[in-house]
Amino acid sequence: MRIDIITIFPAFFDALDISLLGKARQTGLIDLQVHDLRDHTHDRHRTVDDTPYGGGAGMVMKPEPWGDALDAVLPQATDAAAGPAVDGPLVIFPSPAGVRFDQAMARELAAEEHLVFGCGRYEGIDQRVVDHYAARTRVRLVSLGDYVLNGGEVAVMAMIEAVGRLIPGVVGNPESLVEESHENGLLEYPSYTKPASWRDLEVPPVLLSGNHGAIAAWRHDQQLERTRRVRPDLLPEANAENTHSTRG
Ligand SMILES: Nc1nc2cc(Br)ccc2s1
Repeated sequence: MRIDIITIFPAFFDALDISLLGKARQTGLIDLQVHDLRDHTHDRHRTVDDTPYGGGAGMVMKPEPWGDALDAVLPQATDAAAGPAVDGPLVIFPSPAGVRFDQAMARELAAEEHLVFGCGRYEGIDQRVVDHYAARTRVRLVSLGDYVLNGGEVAVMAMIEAVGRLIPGVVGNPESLVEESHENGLLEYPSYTKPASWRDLEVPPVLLSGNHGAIAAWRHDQQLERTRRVRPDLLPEANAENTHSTRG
């Protein structure tokens, strides 16, 4: 998979040189490039923002640098008249106004060949950037949750971690991806390791029994109990009436 990130804070993504994603980059599993938006400015002050039309507080990111930066990472933009290319890269702008990111979307994105992430700052990016590229390729505004960050970088880091670990070969033991929170729609069961007794707290005896059927049943019951208690909205019965897709 190829990933391009456009940001005014490229150093933010130095953390992607370490751990599993760093190894995936070194082995070529992921071709990840970080681009400084300011490299696509042409004034002495490398200006990327300006005051909003219509007034209001804060600044808006100018369209010209974004146009130059996105043109540099996307193949020749097809003619808008041809409509958005369905097989080209997927351009993602993190936004509080976006479709909610979840494990299902992470799986969907992990199947893409080329992702381009545009990190907004200030009050956001001039809307014409989204409109221009939405007429030429697939563009998606994605939110991590109902809260506002100072920019898209944290959201992009989280999405790249959630997506990157699903790419075959990135995580050593793919089995470890199966029984996790949200993989089967439920929260994960509690985990324990040695010692069997710690500060007078014991490991549940069933986990020491060697009875794999009983262990599997206990773990599923724990998933259901935890999901009912913490995230009842995830339970199948909570979504039974929701037969239409909620994806934007
Ligand atoms: N939850 C989110 N907040 C923000 C703020 C900015 Br500014 C850019 C992207 C995002 S995603």
